[in-house]
Amino acid sequence: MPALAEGLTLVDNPSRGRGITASRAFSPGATIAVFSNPSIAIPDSPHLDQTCNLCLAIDTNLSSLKLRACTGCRVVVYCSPACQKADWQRVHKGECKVFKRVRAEGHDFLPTPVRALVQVLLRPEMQAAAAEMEGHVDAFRTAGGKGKAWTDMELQAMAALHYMGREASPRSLGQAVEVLYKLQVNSFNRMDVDIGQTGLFLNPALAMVNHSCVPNAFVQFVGRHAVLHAYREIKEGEEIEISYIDCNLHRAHRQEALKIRYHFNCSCPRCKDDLDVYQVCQRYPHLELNSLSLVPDLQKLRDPSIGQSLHSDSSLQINVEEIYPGCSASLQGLSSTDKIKSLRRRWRACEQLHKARLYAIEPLNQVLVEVAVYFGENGNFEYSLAISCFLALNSDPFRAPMPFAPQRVKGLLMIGKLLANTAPADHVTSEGTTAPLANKISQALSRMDQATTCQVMLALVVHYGPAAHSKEWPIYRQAVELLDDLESLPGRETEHALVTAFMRNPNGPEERRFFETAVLGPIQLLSDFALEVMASELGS
Ligand SMILES: C[S@@+](CC[C@H](N)C(=O)[O-])C[C@H]1O[C@@H](n2cnc3c(N)ncnc32)[C@H](O)[C@@H]1O
Repeated sequence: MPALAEGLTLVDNPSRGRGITASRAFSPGATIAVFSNPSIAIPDSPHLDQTCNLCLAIDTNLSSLKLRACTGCRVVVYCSPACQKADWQRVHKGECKVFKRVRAEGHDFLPTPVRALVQVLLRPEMQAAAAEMEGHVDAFRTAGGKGKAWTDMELQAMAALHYMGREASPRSLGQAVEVLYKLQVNSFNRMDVDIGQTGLFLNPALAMVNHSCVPNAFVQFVGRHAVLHAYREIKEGEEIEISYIDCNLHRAHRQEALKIRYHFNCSCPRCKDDLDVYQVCQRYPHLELNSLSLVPDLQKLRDPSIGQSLHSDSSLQINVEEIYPGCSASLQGLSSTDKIKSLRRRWRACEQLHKARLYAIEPLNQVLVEVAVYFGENGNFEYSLAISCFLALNSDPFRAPMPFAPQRVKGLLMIGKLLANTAPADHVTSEGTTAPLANKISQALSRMDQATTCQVMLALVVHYGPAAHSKEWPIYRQAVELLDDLESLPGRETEHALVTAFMRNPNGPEERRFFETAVLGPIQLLSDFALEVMASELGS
């Protein structure tokens, strides 16, 4: 059985197998435990050449890492001789030979699950750990005996055995397929803020945490560590639950994703009563924590006064089902012209949701996010800013009711950066002309104290960053740097003192007034332009 950190107890539950309960209380945002020494922590194959194979430091454009390839296989890279040496002893000595065979046959690398399987097969202690893991192998075999999923697993198992130079007997193949399913059920996808999915992480103790679509905890990855954070208060004896998937997807999509990868039917309160994001938000405890956020009006979270409820309107539900597939495909790789064409089509498809003001519901939320990104990428920072402010007020808090939720903190940094990018000299659109609407937003901006609003955004990111992720989080680090720059600007001592006083005592009457004038008012004003931007650029 995996050893657990202090404060955690392993329990057995007849309907969901083993799970972890809290043996003491945890408050919202607290670190429950750090899971180090993973059995497997590897970069995703497409990111092999930009990620240190041991410490998993990523060489994004911002970083100055000097990554050097292993001279044996030339497949993996390291940021230092120390990382290379430690990895050689851990697993790469065996893996290097496998990779040389892969390259000799003209391939660049192994797919990530095949590589993870090779690592398990190379290390006897890992096979012992895998033996104790749930894999639902018999159920998957029965469900997919003749299907594509099972065949894919067999092909992956054959590839691993082939490159390891081992015979693919029925027994070794069966064992390899079993390991692959255990990896599927128990491993995590590591996520990076800039790149998205960056790798695979397996820790047998962390793998004991069960799922809920209304989780009380969430996991973040920092190098070779996984940090389990409390999302809301967890009482002594309560089971700790994380969401294995995006819990804001519609029920049918959540259920399908959980069935395909983890082989169970979720019966959490969100699934049982098919609650939409607004209903989940209303029921969340600690909404009062939002008093230090862009939505301090708690009444808005408890009763969003939206037009219709998705839950009670079957025509809306049918509409969502119809438009979802056409609105959810990735826009990556499309030209700018094709992206905006597709976004226009998607915005039109979402008309019913938009009319009902259900901005937090998919796929409308995603369309708005993509439009904000599109304008940002094309240098139209005023439009991007207006839509980002709109999302921060009308979507993000409902989708993630805690103010330290990582996506909300990331949204604050985005607004802070856009405020910095819309400083007066930059008020020209990407086409080099000043469009009337962009001009209107610029004029509104020129009447604001943009620097102070930006400073509060950054101060909030620094305040919530450690609870959202860690002090190593690139979002947190960027905010610290930008805040340092702003704070060192000459002539801003008064504003700096006001921001500091507010962050120290956010509920003081003077401080509150400052926040309303310097932050809430301007963000609302910018948000008020968002639907006008959508109508003028994407059609009404
Ligand atoms: C990562 S493991 C979690 C630990 C697992 N319970 C065990 O005993 O090894 C994932 C598996 O746990 C079970 N599980 C997790 N959350 C569940 C839930 N909410 N309801 C039912 N089963 C669940 C499913 O069998 C799933 O495939």
